[in-house]
Amino acid sequence: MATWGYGNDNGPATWVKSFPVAAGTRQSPIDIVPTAAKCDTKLTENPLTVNYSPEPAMELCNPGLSVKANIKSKSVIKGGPLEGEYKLEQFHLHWGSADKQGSEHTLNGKMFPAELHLVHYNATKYSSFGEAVDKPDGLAVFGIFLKISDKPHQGLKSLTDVLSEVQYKDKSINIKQEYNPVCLLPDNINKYWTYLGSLTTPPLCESVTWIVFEEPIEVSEDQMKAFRALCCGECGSAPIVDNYRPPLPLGNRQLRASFQ
Ligand SMILES: COc1ccc([C@H]2OC(=S)NC2=O)c(OC)c1
Ligand SMILES: [Zn+2]
Repeated sequence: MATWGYGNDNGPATWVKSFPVAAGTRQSPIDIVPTAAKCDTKLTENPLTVNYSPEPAMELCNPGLSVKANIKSKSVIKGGPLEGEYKLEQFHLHWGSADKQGSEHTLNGKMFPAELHLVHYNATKYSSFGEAVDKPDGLAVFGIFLKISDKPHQGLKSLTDVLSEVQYKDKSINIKQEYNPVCLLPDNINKYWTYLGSLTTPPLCESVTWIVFEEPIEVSEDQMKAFRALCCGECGSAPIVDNYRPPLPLGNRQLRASFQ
C-alpha cells in the first residue's frame, strides 16, 4: 500500500496489510463502557500528577493528516497508572467532517466531534520518543474529548487563530507568545479511564498506556471549522477531516477507572 490514510482504498480496514499488528490484542481506540470499568483505588493512592511548563516558541505543523504541536520544554507527568516519569513530546487532534463524528475513543458508543492527544514518552527508561515508541511501557497518551459550546476554548484559540498559516502539508510556524499546554487539560483530571493500548495510526505500536479523561473540553463551532479547513496536501487538496480510527475490541484487557 502506497501510503495509509482514511480513504476507502487506504483507510483503517486496509492497514493490516502493511501493519499486521493492526490485528493485535492491545489496539486502540476502544469504546469506553463506564459500567465495564473496574474502579481501582491504586490509581488515586498515587495520584496522576501533571507538571507542564510554558513553551517559549511552540512549533505548530501540518504533517498532512492532522495538526501537531512539537514540545521542547520539560513538561512531565507521573503517577496514576504510570511507573516513572513521562515527558510531553507533542500533541495533535483527530476530528470529523461534522459534529456527529471525529473522536477515536467513544463513550458508550457515542462519538465526540474531536479528540485531543497529548503524547508523552517514558523518560525514566528511554532517552527519546523514537526509542520509546515501540516499547510496551514506552508511551502515555492523554485522550481528551472535545464538545461543542457557544464559547471558544481560550487555550486552543492561540492555535485555531493561526491554523490558516499551516493550511497546507509540511507548513509549520512558531507560536510567538509563550504557551503552557496545561491550558488544554479539563478542569478535573482526577476522573479518567486507563487501559493498555496502541498508537491509533500506523505503525500502530502496542506501546501506549492510555489515560482518557471523563471531562471533555469545550470548543466553538468556528474552532471546529478552522480544523476542517486544514488541507491534506498543497493548495486545492482535500480537507483533513474524519482522521479517526474506529474502535477495536477491548478483548481480555482490563479497563480501569480512577473514580466510582
Ligand atoms: C510516530 O509517531 C506517532 C505515530 C502515530 C501516532 C498516532 O497514534 C496516536 S495515539 N495518535 C496518532 O496520530 C502518534 O501519536 C502518538 C505518534
Ligand atoms: Zn492521535
